[in-house]
Amino acid sequence: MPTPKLRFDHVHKDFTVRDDTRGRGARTLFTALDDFTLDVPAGELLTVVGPSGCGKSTLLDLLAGLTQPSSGAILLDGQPLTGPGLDRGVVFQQYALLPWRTARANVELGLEAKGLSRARRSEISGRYLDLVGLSGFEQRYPHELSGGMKQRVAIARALAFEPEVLLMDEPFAALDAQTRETLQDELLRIWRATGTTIVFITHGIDEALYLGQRVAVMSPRPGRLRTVIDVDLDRSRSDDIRSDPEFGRLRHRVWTELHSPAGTPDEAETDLLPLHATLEPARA
Ligand SMILES: Nc1ncnc2c1ncn2[C@@H]1O[C@H](COP(=O)(O)OP(=O)(O)OP(=O)(O)O)[C@@H](O)[C@H]1O
Repeated sequence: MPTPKLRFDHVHKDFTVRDDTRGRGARTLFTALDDFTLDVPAGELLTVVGPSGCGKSTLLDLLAGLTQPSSGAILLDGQPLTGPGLDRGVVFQQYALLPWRTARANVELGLEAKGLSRARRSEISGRYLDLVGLSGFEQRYPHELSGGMKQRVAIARALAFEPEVLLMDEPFAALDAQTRETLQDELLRIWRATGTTIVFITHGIDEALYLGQRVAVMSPRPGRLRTVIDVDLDRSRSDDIRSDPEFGRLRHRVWTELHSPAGTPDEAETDLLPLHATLEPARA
């Protein structure tokens, strides 16, 4: 078995939160992510779907290296992640473009960090702006671009420094339906052209199935990986794959997984642990 591009190895994440029900100033541990274990092979487009608060963004923050797991580890090419790095590109729901920089200058941000020459930066930014369909808009500032165009710039920026893994946190959620569908197709085209490993987080079942080779379905409180569904659809068809009966069957399967009870009552109660229960474990 080749080493997976990404390995989530029993990843667990707790946050310390206020809990006034236990008295003024009391603190409690809240489990946002519990025992998340999954391998992502190189070149896969994995989508992660789950209800609000199930830990999707927490998972992505961990992947981006913005936070560390409370226990367990995330491995990239077999090496534990210890912080942010240029081996991962991130696209968030909000475009996070620098308003005083043109589209081109925004795309060149990561390339400057890499220390590339001006000519090389210009060549690469031009290529990726072209890839996302923004040739001719290089000199526009973010306020002169539509929402869909801004998100294209954000995708071009993340791709331009050729990360090994692209992390996308509901990148199309703020867009209108038509722009969203266009960008979904663009993303599939770019993914096929670049072979980048992509982890794409979404609320939408259809989006998860349309984009993903596999769909990881999460359940909330505490956030857990419920199941992983293979999406085995004939993508060479010219008509809309969403009208395929198999797509409908998979949609129903994901829906059922999302709507079934989160676990046994005992499990449901463990999402809020008193802080002392973890920090001061009972002596044997
Ligand atoms: N810094 C933090 N401190 C305390 N609790 C947090 C923190 N970040 C996230 N949480 C909690 O962890 C849980 C998971 O949050 P997260 O943002 O990962 O969910 P999500 O699945 O991305 O939700 P949504 O789909 O609504 O964006 C939530 O209950 C949230 O309140």
